Amino acid sequence: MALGQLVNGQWTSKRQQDDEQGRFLRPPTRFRNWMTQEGEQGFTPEAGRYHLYVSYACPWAHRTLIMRALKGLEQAISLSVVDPYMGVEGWFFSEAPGCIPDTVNGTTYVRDLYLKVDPQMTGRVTVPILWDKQQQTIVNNESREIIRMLDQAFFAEDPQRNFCPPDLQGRIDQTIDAIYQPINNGVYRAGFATTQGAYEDAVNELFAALDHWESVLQKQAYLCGDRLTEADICLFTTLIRFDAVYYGHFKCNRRHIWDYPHLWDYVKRIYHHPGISETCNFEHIKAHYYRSHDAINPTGIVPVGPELPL
Ligand SMILES: N[C@@H](CCC(=O)N[C@@H](CS)C(=O)NCC(=O)O)C(=O)O
Repeated sequence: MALGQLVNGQWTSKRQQDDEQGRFLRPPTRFRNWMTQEGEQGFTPEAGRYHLYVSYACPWAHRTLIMRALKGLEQAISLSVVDPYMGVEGWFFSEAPGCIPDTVNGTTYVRDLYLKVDPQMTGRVTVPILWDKQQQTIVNNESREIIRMLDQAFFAEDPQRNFCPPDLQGRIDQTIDAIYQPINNGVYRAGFATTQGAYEDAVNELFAALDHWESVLQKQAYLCGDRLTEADICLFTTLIRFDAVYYGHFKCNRRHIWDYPHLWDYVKRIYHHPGISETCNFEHIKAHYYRSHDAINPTGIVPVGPELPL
């Protein structure tokens, strides 16, 4: 598996990512500062101050792209998009179609951003990254927290642009918790399992959770009721990749999402919400998964289909 990491500031191109039972392990992310109006931690919302480093392939980074679009922050928060291929050197910037180089720090490898902040860093080099151009540091690299802080820090008083209204926050947080392990991380637990048992456990939990949310969406348009919230952003970025990559590449193939009438209507509803389809890049999604995980797909051949009935 071409998954490396930093160890005491040195890049190593291999890492262990399963436990003794063959279960996929996902270590927590490291940079967890908060941007707030009061700026308790030195990060206040300001147009032009922050930069997002993302991959179009990555479901976690995709959450932040969607929030940036829904809030209308494209001019206020600048963007870099990595090459979809993550090889032995980890994420890097290139001139490939759809990519945007690092215009802020001029790096070639994403790991150099982490090393700029901590030259002795040990840990994974992940996207998304919310970067502060003023303090030249990483504010946060946890998608769920980045979308919450952008949501609260910019235009929160506009009900049309608030995706975590105070009366729904408890429910939104519970929902994001509930979908994380079986669905968002579940597809990875299935795909990166190295034993039959670990794989089957992950797939069984995944489809039990999908069945549950299918029944919820029979009664309401969105996970927390009748309006689009952060919880929907968190689920959508996994579901939009499901039939294109998780079904085949990660062997999550009990059913397609398009076989679930309510889940598929829900995916289409969100996909066609203004601003969202532009954040979905299936070329990068398919190229990343099928080319980067050489233990799962050693030939690196990227399938032609499917044609998604979106
Ligand atoms: N918990 C993080 C996960 C981020 C993450 O794992 N991103 C993947 C891309 S899909 C990554 O950069 N992986 C590189 C690696 O694990 O080395 C979040 O939600 O932001």
